[in-house]
Amino acid sequence: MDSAPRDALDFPESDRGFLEPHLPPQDGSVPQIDLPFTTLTFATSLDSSLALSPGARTVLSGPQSKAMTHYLRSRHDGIIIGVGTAVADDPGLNCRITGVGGYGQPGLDGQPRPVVIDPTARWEFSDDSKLFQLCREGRGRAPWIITAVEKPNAKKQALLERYGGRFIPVKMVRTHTGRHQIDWPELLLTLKSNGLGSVMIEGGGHVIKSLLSPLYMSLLDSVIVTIAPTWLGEGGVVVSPDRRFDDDGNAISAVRLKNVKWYPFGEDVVLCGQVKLSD
Ligand SMILES: NC(=O)C1=CN([C@@H]2O[C@H](COP(=O)(O)OP(=O)(O)OC[C@H]3O[C@@H](n4cnc5c(N)ncnc54)[C@H](O)[C@@H]3O)[C@@H](O)[C@H]2O)C=CC1
Ligand SMILES: Nc1nc(O)c(N)c(N[C@@H]2O[C@H](COP(=O)(O)O)[C@@H](O)[C@H]2O)n1
Repeated sequence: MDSAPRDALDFPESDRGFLEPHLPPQDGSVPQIDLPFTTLTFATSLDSSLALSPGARTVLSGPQSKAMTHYLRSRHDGIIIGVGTAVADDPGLNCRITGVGGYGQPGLDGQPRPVVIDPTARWEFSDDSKLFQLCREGRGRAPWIITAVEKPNAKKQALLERYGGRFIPVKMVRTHTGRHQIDWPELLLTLKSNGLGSVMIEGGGHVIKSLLSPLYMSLLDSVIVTIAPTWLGEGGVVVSPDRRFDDDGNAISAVRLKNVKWYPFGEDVVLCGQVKLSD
């Protein structure tokens, strides 16, 4: 076994069991459907914020739940984020658990494929972007960028392809409020047909809000949320789906989880559940 880099994380066997019912099956017994197993996972504050502001990389997870997120990454074939997160965080989006490819093992086994939703191809990545540094070091995969632009910038395309990434065109749909958004079923079908049997969606706020809409929430197989014991205060990137109303026009909860389990984890608590439309 190669020696693991200094930023390698340990996630002990004893902490893994509770997650198993909420993860893609390991024995390959994923139902023969065209969609990947899809997990929504993110870390939030007590006031439902993902970050202090849209441009701010904000640490919420404690060390144990951070290692858990990296274990989740090892258990999914892809990680989806929005371009807002790519621009704000310059994330690595690799898996740093000891024993995966690049962290004590040769190759890239256990390394998920980063997938960035960037409808207008506005992300100005370069050789210096963290993702590409990790590719050069053999510790992560190059991203796939999901876009509605037919001919993305040729220089960006060449750079992306040099590292083994690519732009993937996916059509947008117009919502009832007139917004353009990604056609989630088409995106997930496309990812599955390109070999991703499981994906975890990490955020940010816009991505999560659109997935928790009545149209798309049933695409989620599992929801795993880390709740950190902190209030970020006003001005944060808040997770708050659109309101729903009953037939009499009364507001009802937008989404309620079912089959819920709570696990204290260091100073955080991890909530696992499944999505259910509220009655
Ligand atoms: N605490 C956590 O676990 C996480 C925190 N974050 C934080 O969230 C913040 C970024 O969140 P946001 O600004 O909301 O950005 P975002 O990551 O949701 O990206 C927003 C952009 O992505 C595209 N996009 C997203 N959803 C789309 C859809 N359904 N259809 C079409 N295009 C779509 C659009 O171009 C949109 O402007 C950052 O500060 C980041 O640090 C991000 C991920 C996880
Ligand atoms: N699980 C979790 N906890 C936090 O406190 C976070 N801020 C995030 N953010 C997500 O992780 C990405 C950063 O990943 P790398 O460490 O650079 O690989 C960030 O972009 C968010 O998607 N997640």
